[in-house]
Amino acid sequence: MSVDRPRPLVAGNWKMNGLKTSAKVLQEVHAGYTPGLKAKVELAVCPPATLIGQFAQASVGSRVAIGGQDCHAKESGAFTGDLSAEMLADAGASYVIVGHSERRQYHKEKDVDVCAKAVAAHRAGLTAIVCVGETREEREGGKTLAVVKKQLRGSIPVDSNSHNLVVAYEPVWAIGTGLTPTTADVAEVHALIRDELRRLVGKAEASKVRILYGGSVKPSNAAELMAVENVNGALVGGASLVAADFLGIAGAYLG
Ligand SMILES: O=C[C@H](O)COP(=O)(O)O
Repeated sequence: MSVDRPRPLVAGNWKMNGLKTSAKVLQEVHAGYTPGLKAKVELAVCPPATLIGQFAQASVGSRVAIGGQDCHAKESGAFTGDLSAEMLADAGASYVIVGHSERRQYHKEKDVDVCAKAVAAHRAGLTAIVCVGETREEREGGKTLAVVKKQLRGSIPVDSNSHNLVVAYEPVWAIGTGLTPTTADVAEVHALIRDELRRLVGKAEASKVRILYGGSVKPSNAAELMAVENVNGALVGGASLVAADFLGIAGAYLG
């Protein structure tokens, strides 16, 4: 691994899974986050909002970061059921996922909405994990690169830098399906993302922005995926619910 590659990040997106009793999974992650692993990779856990405060308190001193899965663009107001980035930060989060394909699909979020949420994340001092990725139809139609480029241009705020932005490439068809793109396909999209970042945040910052791959990452395929050029970690769904699997994925960085 070359010395100027950004420090990798393996982030677990628990989605709508987890109760107070799931603290034991977090404890297992803490226990397995050995000094050797800490030296190689950053870990973040993004539980449902109900657990952020509890998980953040439990993670003090562990170096496991806590993140939200979404935020509202506004700081406060009459938005029943929503959470602001400031609330996530207040609860102890340091990351927030924005523009996940499940938000884009089920909540009809567009790039402009995702961008506003990333702006909110930055306003609150959070690092935004901005998700992009094509559907199966778009891939089969040869539109992957165009779709990802459009999403990046529409979703990444102008004030982004390597500290407040992480990009996650998640092909929608690979999420929760057990399917993954070939390493050549991942390399092609991640190279495009790096190129676009140069345009959007400048060359120096672009080289330091972490670009995660997400979609059916598991311990058995992590090493291969994490070795791809311009892949600087993973956004993990299902496998992040089991501490041994999550740690097994991070362990790909132990070499
Ligand atoms: O945010 C995570 C992704 O949607 C990936 O989910 P998955 O690892 O269950 O495929």
